[in-house]
Amino acid sequence: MSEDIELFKQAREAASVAYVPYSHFPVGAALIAKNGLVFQGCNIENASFGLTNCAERTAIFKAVSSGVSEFDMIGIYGETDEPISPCGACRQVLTEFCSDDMPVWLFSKSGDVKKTTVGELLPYHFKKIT
Ligand SMILES: O=c1ccn([C@H]2C[C@H](O)[C@@H](CO)O2)c(=O)[nH]1
Ligand SMILES: [Zn+2]
Repeated sequence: MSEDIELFKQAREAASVAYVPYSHFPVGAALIAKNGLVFQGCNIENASFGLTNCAERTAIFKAVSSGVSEFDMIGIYGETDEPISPCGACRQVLTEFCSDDMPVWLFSKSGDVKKTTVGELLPYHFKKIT
């Protein structure tokens, strides 16, 4: 099976446990670590809407809090007609842990694919102060 089909399935599976009583818009992310582990994330909403955590950040935070912070790629699935596109907050969080050339695969519900990179999604981004 090609890598993007496997990634699509893992991201779609992640969306199946999304907690979305307010938007009814499930999103899933599958983050592939350099060590081969897969971290799946879903969006988790809250009655106080601004506290919602997107699928992408859930996946990253699961990985980092498991001691894994080096990644090869991420796939993001949304129940959309066009491939989903991550929000600004998630783009900034991705730049913290992923190289600018890391592939980001965006999937629609029918499996349409767009392949981009972390750097393309957020050019000239804020970097850690050194
Ligand atoms: O890339 C995205 C875009 C949106 N959402 C979530 C946030 C909220 O729960 C719902 C509607 O915005 O989708 C994500 O998880 N990832
Ligand atoms: Zn987001």
